[in-house]
Amino acid sequence: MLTINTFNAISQRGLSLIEEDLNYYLNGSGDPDGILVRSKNLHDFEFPESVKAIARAGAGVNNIPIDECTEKGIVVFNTPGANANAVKELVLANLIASSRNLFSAVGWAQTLQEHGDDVAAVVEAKKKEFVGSEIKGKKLGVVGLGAIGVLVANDALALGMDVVAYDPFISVDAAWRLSRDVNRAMHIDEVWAECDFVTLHIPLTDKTNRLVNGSSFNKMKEGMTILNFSRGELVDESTLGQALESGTVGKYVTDFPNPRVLSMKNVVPVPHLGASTVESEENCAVMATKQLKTYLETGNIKHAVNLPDVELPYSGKMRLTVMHKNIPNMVGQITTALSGFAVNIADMINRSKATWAYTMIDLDHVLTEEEQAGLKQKIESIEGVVSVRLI
Ligand SMILES: NC(=O)c1ccc[n+]([C@@H]2O[C@H](COP(=O)([O-])OP(=O)(O)OC[C@H]3O[C@@H](n4cnc5c(N)ncnc54)[C@H](O)[C@@H]3O)[C@@H](O)[C@H]2O)c1
Ligand SMILES: O=C(O)CC[C@@H](O)C(=O)O
Repeated sequence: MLTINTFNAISQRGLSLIEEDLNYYLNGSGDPDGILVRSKNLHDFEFPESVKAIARAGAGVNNIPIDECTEKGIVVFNTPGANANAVKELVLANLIASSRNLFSAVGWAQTLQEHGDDVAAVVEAKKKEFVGSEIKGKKLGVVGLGAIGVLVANDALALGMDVVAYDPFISVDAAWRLSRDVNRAMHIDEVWAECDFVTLHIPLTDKTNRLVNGSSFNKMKEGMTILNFSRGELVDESTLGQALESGTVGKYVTDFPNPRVLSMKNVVPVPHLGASTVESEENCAVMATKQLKTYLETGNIKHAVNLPDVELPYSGKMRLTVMHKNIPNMVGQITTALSGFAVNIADMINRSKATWAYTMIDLDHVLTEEEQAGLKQKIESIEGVVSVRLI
C-alpha cells in the first residue's frame, strides 16, 4: 500500500483517484510516500524519510524547497498549463475592469441605497468621476511567454491591443503557439518605456525576485497599470509606494495582497484568485495526482521540475530506479553493482537535467527480499546517489 498526504484544498476530482484506488491510503499516516500540495509553504517542513515525491497542483513551485528535496531524492512535480486559462481570463477581466475603474465604481454604487428614488439621479450626476479608457489600441507588455503569457498575449491582440512581449527563454512550444502579431522586446526596458499596461507571467526565483524595481519605475511610461498575477515578490514594494504616489504607476493590480501593499493608493487587491475556478482546480488536481501515482507505481517521470521526463515501458519483472548526480561513470557503477546479483538487464534508460540524472533499469527476474536489500545498499553507497527504489 502507498500513502499520499495532502495540504490545502485539493479538488475532489483528484482525491477520488486516490480514494478509489485500493492500493492507496489518502492522508493515512505520518509517513507518506507522496505529498499533494497547492500553495502551502513547505520551506520549513520536515520531510519524513518516506517521502519519494511531491506534486504541486499548480504552476509556481516557490513554496517548495526544490534543492533540499532533490538532495533528499524527492522528485517535485508541477502541472504546467493546467490553470493557465483561469489566470488568463482573470488577467483580461482585470485589464478591462481596471481601465474602466469598475471596482471603485461598483463599490460606490453599492452604497447608494440610502438615496431611495433619487438613486438614478445621483448615478447620472456622479458617473463622470469613473470615466475610464478603452483597452483597444493601447499597448500591453507581457513579461514571460509561458503557458499563461502566450494566452494573454494572443487574446489581448484579439481585443484590439498592441502587444509587445519579453521572454529571453521562450520555449519552442510556446513560440509555436504565439501569434506572429506579438512584437518582440529585446530588452525588458522597452516594455517599461512603451506600454500602457504590463502583465507579469514569470516564476519567482532568485533571479526574478524584485525584477520590477526602482530602476524599472524610473523608465516607465507615466500612469502605466501593472498587473501581477504571478507572485508578489516580483515587485519591489519598497519603491512601489512612491511610484504609485507620484503617478508613475497609475494602478497596481495584484493577486498577492499584504499589509504594506494594501496601505498604498491605487492598488487593486485580488485575493489570490488566479487559479480559483472549478475547472482549473480540477485540472491541476487530476494532473498532479496522475503524475504522482505514475511515479510511485512505475518510476516514470513527467513534468518534474528537478528531473527530466523519463519514460520506459515496463519490460522486465522488476524495476530499479536511481536518482543521482549528473556526473561521469554513474551508469557504469550501477550496472557493476547489479552484476553481483546474476540478473539480466531487460531494458534501461538514463536521462539528465542540469546537474541531476535518473536511471531506470528493468530486470529480467524478481530479486528476493534479501537480494533487494543488498542491491539497494550497494547502489546507495555510490557517491552522488540520492534515491534507489525497486518496484
Ligand atoms: N495567480 C495565480 O493563481 C497563479 C496561477 C498560475 C501561475 N501563477 C504564477 O505565474 C507564473 C507563470 O505561470 P506559467 O504557467 O505561465 O509558467 P510557465 O513556466 O509556463 O512560463 C513562465 C515563463 O516565464 C519565462 N521567464 C522566466 N524568467 C523570465 C525573465 N526573467 N524574463 C522574462 N521571462 C522569463 C520563462 O521562459 C517561461 O516562458 C508561475 O510561476 C506562478 O508563479 C499564478
Ligand atoms: O493553488 C492555487 O490556488 C494557486 C496556484 C497558483 O498560484 C500557481 O502558481 O499555480
